[in-house]
Amino acid sequence: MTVTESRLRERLRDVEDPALGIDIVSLGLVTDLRIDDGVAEITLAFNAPYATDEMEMGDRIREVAADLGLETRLSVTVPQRDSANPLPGVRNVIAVSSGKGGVGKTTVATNLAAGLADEGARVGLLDGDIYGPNVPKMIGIDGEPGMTDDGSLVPPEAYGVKVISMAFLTRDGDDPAVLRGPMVDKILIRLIEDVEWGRLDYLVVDLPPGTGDAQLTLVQTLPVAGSVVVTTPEDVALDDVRKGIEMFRNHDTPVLGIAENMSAYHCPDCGGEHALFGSGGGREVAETYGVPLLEEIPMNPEIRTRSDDGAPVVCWDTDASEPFEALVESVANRVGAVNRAAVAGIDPDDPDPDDLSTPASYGGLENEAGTDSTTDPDGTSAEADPDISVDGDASSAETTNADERDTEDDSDGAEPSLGGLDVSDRG
Ligand SMILES: Nc1ncnc2c1ncn2[C@@H]1O[C@H](COP(=O)(O)OP(=O)(O)OP(=O)(O)O)[C@@H](O)[C@H]1O
Repeated sequence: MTVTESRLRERLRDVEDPALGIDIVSLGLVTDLRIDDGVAEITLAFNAPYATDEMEMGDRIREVAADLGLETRLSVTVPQRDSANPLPGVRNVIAVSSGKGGVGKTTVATNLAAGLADEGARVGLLDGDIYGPNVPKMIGIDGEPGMTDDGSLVPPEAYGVKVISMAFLTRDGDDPAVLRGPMVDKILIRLIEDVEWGRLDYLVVDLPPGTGDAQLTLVQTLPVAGSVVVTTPEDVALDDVRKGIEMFRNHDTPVLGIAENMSAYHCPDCGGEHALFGSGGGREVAETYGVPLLEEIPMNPEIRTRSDDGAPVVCWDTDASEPFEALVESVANRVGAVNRAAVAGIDPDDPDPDDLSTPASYGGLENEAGTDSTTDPDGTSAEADPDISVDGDASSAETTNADERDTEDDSDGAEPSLGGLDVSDRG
């Protein structure tokens, strides 16, 4: 019996979004669906490459199609966030912030970037911490950025991460502490706009601590997908965290969640856990604001020594790397959830099916012939969008992990990365 597109669409209602608890058809995540010669060609509004939730949903979709005797070919559409986006080739900007200095924000940003790259994602890391730009040291970059003919900076790479830092621009003896506000803004905007990032799945931004002008400039200039707020469990840090969360919310930037750092120290001598900076504070603030506690990262001297050596601990297979691996997974999943909730028009922190803005027939799915299929969540098809496709330079966006990427990721950069969604037909 021939399987119709409407039958397949109905069966895809069995695939539930694990973060939002609603099926993918009702959420409007299936933006195109057609069946051609026994192959189900399904386009998804997924935008968090290597997020395990999205990879698992891809597997579920293939199972459903296989039950109907179909092979599957998946592709993704990338929503355009904003027409004035200064970084059209960047799919997700993740801001890493903290209420105060010294809580491990740069450690978290560096390990997050290196961990995402380790999974196979194309990643950039922008060190926006003007007054303490430590990223190059922590990720082991000695080199300087290159320069294109038109004066754009070409970021050096380490651990598969393209890095741009304030440190590159202030090596000639400038004391960044004496820079005035407007100068800081100008430098930050140059660091954002005049860089050959190529195509990135994630750009991690290490913000300066606090909630001052520099943070605002970054949040207002960049299309931030969401922010990770880093804190220690102690009260002073937590008070500052509250101000940080409010700053993001006031600027319509989703808070991805809280990363509590230096949570406890596991003493190798006595075997006990010591809560040097108190305990439970990150969870408390996460509950108060209704956002996830992304991870609790214990105090561990190896984290510091690896950072001092310029070797992010997440890239080493040790006990100390585990919380960062878990953080990478929860951040990618949360970016995905926030993006998918935006497609559906619902609140990612309180997903209510009654709030769904997208009709279930979204994306032409009501059209049996499947001809009306080019619409994406914002009315543009990523594949057809000249802002998303990139020129030959895009090949420089490839990291050392390129061989792990999906097979549909065109070498000329015309297709958005499917980020771990194994696109091979498994019928
Ligand atoms: N979980 C941890 N266990 C042990 N040491 C840590 C941990 N997290 C961070 N550190 C160490 O703490 C110090 C401060 O970390 P980091 O520079 O990341 O903080 P920060 O919040 O970015 O500071 P600032 O913004 O003031 O520069 C570093 O030496 C770092 O290696």
